[in-house]
Amino acid sequence: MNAIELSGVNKSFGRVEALRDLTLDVRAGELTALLGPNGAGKTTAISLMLGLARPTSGTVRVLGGDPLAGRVRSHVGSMPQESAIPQALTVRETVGLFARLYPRPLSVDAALDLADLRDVAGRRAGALSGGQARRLAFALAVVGDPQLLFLDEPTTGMDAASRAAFWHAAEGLREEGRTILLTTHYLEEAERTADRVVVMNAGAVLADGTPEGLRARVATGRVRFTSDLVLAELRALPGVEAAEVSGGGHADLRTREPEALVRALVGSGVAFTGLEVTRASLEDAFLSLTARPQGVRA
Ligand SMILES: Nc1ncnc2c1ncn2[C@@H]1O[C@H](COP(=O)(O)OP(=O)(O)OP(=O)(O)O)[C@@H](O)[C@H]1O
Repeated sequence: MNAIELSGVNKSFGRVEALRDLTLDVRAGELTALLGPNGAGKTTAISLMLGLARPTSGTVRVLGGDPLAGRVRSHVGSMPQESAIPQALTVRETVGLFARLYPRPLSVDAALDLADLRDVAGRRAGALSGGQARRLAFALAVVGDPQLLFLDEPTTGMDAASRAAFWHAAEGLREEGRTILLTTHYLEEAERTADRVVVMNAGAVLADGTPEGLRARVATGRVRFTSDLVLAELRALPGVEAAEVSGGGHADLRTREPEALVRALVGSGVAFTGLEVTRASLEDAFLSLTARPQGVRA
């Protein structure tokens, strides 16, 4: 069953086409990570799913209905990228206030625990650090006991411990059968928890699959060295999927088979120094794909 269905969705802001014929299903009970460079259309897609904006054309269905329907909204929680939280109330009061907006909320303490906010429950919201304020936004998203959670860059501004606590909480919510759609620029984190990764670029889906499936499809081997080879010669090496070369002859190559590439380089007799072979992050690999005119299609 799908929790979200976007079909042929276009959204324009004046001359800017933020979404272009976007078709995307989010399966119920899964944690889906939406990735893409700045301006890819992730936040716009979420605002349509929340009913905050209407598509220019196409259809958006959430929990089987219109995102603005009361019965849909009472089952949806959202953590926006920037939230306007009242500054004068304490953390506990703020969570309590939001709880009253929902028919069957969690207890305030349960929401505070999920967001790891017990220690600062008595502090005014306006006095929180950036990372604590993100955690409060998370508590406000979950306090309504939602079936479907939208989290827009939830871990931005959180320190390492808060991030770990956040992912633990998100995993727990997913295990309870909730559907989570989150955007992130930290794919390596999402990869550990996400059931599915959707990569967007220029308002459409560029790639879509399990983290393992996507990793197998992109060039995550990275080979760097310094030589006299020019870009065309570097691109001609076996298995090179993307190549860059800087002024001093520093080559930066992406490949699925770094060993074969290094063997060919050595076998060619070309002089080189500073060889480095590493594994590029999946995020880097996708961001390099999104910079190219042709991409991997799902
Ligand atoms: N209200 C608006 N008015 C005009 N243009 C907009 C508006 N909202 C979004 N856009 C444009 O639509 C495109 C998609 O923006 P969106 O915020 O959805 O991207 P994003 O993938 O969420 O980016 P980021 O990673 O930076 O959050 C961008 O070109 C943006 O400038």
